[in-house]
Amino acid sequence: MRYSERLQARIETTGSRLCVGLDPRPGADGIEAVPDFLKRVVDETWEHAAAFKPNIAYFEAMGLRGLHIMEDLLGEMPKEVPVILDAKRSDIGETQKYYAHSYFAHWKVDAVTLNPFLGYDSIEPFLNWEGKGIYLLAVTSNPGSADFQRQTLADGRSIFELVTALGERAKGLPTDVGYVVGLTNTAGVLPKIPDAPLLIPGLGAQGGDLAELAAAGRSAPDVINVSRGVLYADDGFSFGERAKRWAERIATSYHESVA
Ligand SMILES: O=c1ccn([C@@H]2O[C@H](COP(=O)(O)O)[C@@H](O)[C@H]2O)c(=O)[nH]1
Repeated sequence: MRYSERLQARIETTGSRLCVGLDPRPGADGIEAVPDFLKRVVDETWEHAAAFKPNIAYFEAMGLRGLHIMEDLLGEMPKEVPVILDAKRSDIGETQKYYAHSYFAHWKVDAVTLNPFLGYDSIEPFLNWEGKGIYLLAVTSNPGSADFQRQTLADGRSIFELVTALGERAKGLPTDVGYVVGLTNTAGVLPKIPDAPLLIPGLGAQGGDLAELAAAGRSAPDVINVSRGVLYADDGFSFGERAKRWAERIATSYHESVA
């Protein structure tokens, strides 16, 4: 089964397009409290999750112990829920081969985010993996997406359209190619994005608005990420209740219903 088919099936089973972001910030209890914290988050939220997205930065920040925590977490994830590793890697093709091996063969994640700045040969080592997916950064959720990504070329195209053109070149290969589009920067962007799977961060702490996305009428298995809004909101709700509420909020804006 292709990655996009698996993700679509998960969205249909749960009625949820919520991607739960796993970005642990060790608190007063220190690094040794992180594994239990993440286990509780996963146990309480998985029913409401279309996908999980650990961001490798938060694990690397804890040193070697953090990588062990991530490895254990990945080994214990519910098999029903696709895992997108947010790594945003970019390097020459020879080195990317090793990143692809690390993420897909060793850690066995379903999909990974990549920075496309080094061009097609830098994503090629990721394209021949049956059942896997990559998300290329197209329009990120930060204000700096205006510096390059949303600049316009002399021929009228935006820079992010060069990214989607890169992804389109990979059509028909075993790996599915999708794009990262920040919910905070969708204005004028969505009509120019192909109907490939989108990973959409920016809901919750970053203040993104779902209206434009929902109105775009897309049919791809798009997922909307919430990290702090599930893990660290100061609202008296449990992780599971927060995930359920975000999933329902997304479904309501799409006029879908949560299972
Ligand atoms: O454009 C991007 C790409 C990735 N991210 C990542 O998503 C989460 C967002 O966390 P919140 O706490 O929900 O704001 C985080 O891992 C980012 O590094 C993004 O925000 N924007």
